[in-house]
Amino acid sequence: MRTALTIAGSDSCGGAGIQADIKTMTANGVYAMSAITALTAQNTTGVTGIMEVTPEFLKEQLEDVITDIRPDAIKIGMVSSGKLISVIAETITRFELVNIVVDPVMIATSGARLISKEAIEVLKEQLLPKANIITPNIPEAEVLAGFPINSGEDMEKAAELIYQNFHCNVLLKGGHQLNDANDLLFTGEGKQWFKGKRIHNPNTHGTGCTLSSAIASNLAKGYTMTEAVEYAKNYISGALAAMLDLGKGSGPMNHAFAISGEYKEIK
Ligand SMILES: Nc1ncnc2c1ncn2[C@@H]1O[C@H](COP(=O)(O)OP(=O)(O)OP(=O)(O)O)[C@@H](O)[C@H]1O
Ligand SMILES: Cc1ncc(CO)c(N)n1
Repeated sequence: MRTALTIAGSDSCGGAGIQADIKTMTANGVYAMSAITALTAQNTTGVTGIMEVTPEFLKEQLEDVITDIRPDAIKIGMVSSGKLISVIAETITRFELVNIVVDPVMIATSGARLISKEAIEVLKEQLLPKANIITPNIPEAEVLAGFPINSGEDMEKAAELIYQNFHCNVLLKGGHQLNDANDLLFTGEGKQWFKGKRIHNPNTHGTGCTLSSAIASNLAKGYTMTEAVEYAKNYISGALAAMLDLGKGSGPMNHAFAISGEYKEIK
């Protein structure tokens, strides 16, 4: 069985962060492992608290996992401080880790800031250049590109600039802002639009975490970057189309939409 590691924050309501990542990796047929960067107290209406782990404890988690079960791919999500980002960057180099997917999480859908301003600089300098692919949404891409994005053309300009500046493939997500569910992939081979069908579901908590984990799972399974993105889009569309409706705010998706969950008979 192929393996994947998520390095991210815990979401107590189970729809985003580590919990979304483990559910996604499991549903995509890879063995999931985790190194937790922070605990968050949150639900579908917002984040009320963040407790970061120490850089030493993150390092210990990473070393214990990697030296025992080597991950075939890694997804990196919420990492709120520069020191934690440095630990991850140094670990990637030291263990020659491959198939690195970075979701540059900055602000939660509910509006909470999940990264400090000083950490954004460390992210740009130390982590993004080590990624195989990064998956910013529009506000994150605006921070990375340094100009506002108001059209599909702006998305193309921003993705190319980010690709050139940080030397990594870029999947710029249209998501709940521009262009409906259309995402733009920019690689060394140029640009490619992935046209998704917009699903009228207001429950989009954790969509970014889920997409990046599905891409990491597909890379772990040996798919090409284009295949990994295409199949991850199929997975998230299925999870949204299942129309789960939980909680008082923007609720989670059904990550297990293709799993029967019944084991009355062992086949
Ligand atoms: N209503 C929708 N219908 C279909 N696809 C969607 C919808 N909303 C988001 N997506 C898709 O979900 C993926 C995640 O994109 P999104 O822009 O929502 O990420 P994000 O803003 O980083 O998420 P998060 O809310 O977790 O921070 C993208 O592939 C996007 O196109
Ligand atoms: C822990 C965590 N990571 C990422 C996000 C962004 O969706 C969130 N809300 N919570």
